[in-house]
Amino acid sequence: MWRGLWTLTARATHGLRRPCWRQASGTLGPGTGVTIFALSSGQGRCGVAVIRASGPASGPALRSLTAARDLPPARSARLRLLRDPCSGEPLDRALVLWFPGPQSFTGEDCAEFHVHGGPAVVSGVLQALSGVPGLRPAEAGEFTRRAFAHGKLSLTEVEGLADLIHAETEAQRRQALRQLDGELGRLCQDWAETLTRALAHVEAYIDFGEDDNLEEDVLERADIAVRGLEAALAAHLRDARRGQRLRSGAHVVVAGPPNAGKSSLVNLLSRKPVSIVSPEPGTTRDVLETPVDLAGFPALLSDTAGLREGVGPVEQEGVRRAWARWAGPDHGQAQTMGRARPWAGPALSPTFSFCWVYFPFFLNEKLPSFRWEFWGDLGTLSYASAWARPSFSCLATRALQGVDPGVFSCFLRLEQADLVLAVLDASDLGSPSSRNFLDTVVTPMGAQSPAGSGQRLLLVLNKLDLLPRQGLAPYPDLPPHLLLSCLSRQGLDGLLEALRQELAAVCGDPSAGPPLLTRARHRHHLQGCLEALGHYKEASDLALAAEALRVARGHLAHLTGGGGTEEVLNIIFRDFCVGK
Ligand SMILES: Nc1nc2c(c(=O)[nH]1)N(C=O)[C@@H](CNc1ccc(C(=O)N[C@@H](CCC(=O)O)C(=O)O)cc1)CN2
Ligand SMILES: Nc1nc2c(ncn2[C@@H]2O[C@H](COP(=O)(O)OP(=O)(O)OP(=O)(O)O)[C@@H](O)[C@H]2O)c(=O)[nH]1
Repeated sequence: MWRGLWTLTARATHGLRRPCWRQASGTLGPGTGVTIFALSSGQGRCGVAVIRASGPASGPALRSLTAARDLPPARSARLRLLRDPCSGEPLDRALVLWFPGPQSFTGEDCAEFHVHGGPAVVSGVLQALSGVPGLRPAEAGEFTRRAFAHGKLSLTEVEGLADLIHAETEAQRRQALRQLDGELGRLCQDWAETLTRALAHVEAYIDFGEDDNLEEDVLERADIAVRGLEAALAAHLRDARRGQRLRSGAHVVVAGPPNAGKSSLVNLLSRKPVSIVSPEPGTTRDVLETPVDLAGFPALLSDTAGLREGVGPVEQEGVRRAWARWAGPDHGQAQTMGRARPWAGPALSPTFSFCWVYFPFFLNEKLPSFRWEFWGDLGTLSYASAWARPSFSCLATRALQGVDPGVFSCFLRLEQADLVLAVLDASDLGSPSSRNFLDTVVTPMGAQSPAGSGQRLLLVLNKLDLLPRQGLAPYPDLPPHLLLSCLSRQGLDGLLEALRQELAAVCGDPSAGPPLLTRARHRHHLQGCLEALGHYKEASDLALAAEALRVARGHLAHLTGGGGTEEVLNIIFRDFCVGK
């Protein structure tokens, strides 16, 4: 066995351990000795409220408020009378808990006061705590930040915790809990260890290549490890952004000709009157969006303007010309207008690192449209689209003069949709507007392989109640569809089940399979790692190869928070509330 391998492994491992407090960051190190406190349960009147303190003065604060010399036994609830230490005024009979560090949520000494939830009790206890020397109110996310600083949570676990607090649907909760459980972090840790071993082998060869005792195949072993890792990373990146979609909600767009019942369907699915329902065709002039829980999956439901018959050659030509003026034949104009900023290397700006990429293309031969994306804000806006940027949307709309903004927005939404709910009036399939919609949207989309664009389509024939007894008249080339009546709710269960299946395909099953990437930040670092592995393979000498492996490992370390910059942390912790 080659004698230097262990030393080198140790050298290569340096910096990979779980993060314990990084002195360089400076602001929140345990060394500062400040003790924080906050109400950790929600604001407002409630049965029981939990007030937490973390830091070296937690013990003295607990003693002071319970007027006791001794602390309660560790991690065991005790009923105590709380008094204001200054005035001696009784405040509450409360349960108190003592968590001596490092065995606590933050890793520091922690105290908890489980008090009656009346506002006067809560404010009395908070007031009393603020009078204890060494204590100050906590900032948003500061408890979690301290847990991270003490290595209790990795960055991906912190993100999981943030997502858990914000989870609104069952599927989101499952995904967040898995991430909080550390699955993604552990996977990255395994990958980082593989890289460390490969690096150790390459470094061994650099240092002792001539040494007879060095095993011959060290470089080959490094190559095999890198190839395996490449395959694993590529497989994770090929997730069709399912984890990100589940976190932020799938885009479900309801589209169809005027008066088909789109607004009625949106109201039915969102169980609230979001859209105006009216017998007048063309009521919905722009896009209305509402977040909904569709069969346990989060979705952003958009009601779009009806695609009128008028979206014929004239309007299409208007869109085509405007687009040509705006983007230029080679899209160069848009670039110089500063709207397209190609990805500029790995440096992430603290507030907004994004790129807009847009590709003018045609939904089919007739309907112009374009797509853009930005990956931003280190994952907090993981995959946002144009309509999150009103100024841009507005610019684009204005640039496309002569085009009905409602129709334009509808095209945009169709392009952005993960799932299109195409609605037609079952009793009016022969009308020109129905026919036009079938020809321009449904048929081209239905013809795409589901794997092709990633977009899915459900065709809903509404107003089932208006059909004659014998049902739908035979209709040429009608794609697979569901029958529904928004009025009588007949067919609603079938539609919900179909939606559940479609959304499960779009978002994936959060309980099964490997942990999904839930933020653009994860994707960015995995892509960076993969790129560095490519450089390893192309490296002209061993020193460059070793450097590429170090860069690759750096990306994985960043993913779990090792070597994270203060800006990254600020953005992630911004999602937390005070007391968490
Ligand atoms: N009352 C209360 N409820 C709460 C919390 C809390 O801080 N207080 N939590 C706050 O988010 C969550 C639970 N999370 C926690 C995570 C770790 C530890 C803790 O004491 N960890 C120690 C010991 C672990 C063990 O006993 O196995 C450690 O990690 O060393 C406590 C709570 C939700 N419910
Ligand atoms: N009989 C019957 N009428 C329906 C049904 N669903 C919707 N309607 C009626 O159809 C009309 C149009 O409904 P909307 O939901 O406003 O249709 P829309 O597609 O959003 O219309 P625009 O906004 O104009 O594009 C209204 O009078 C609804 O009450 C249904 O299942 N059966």
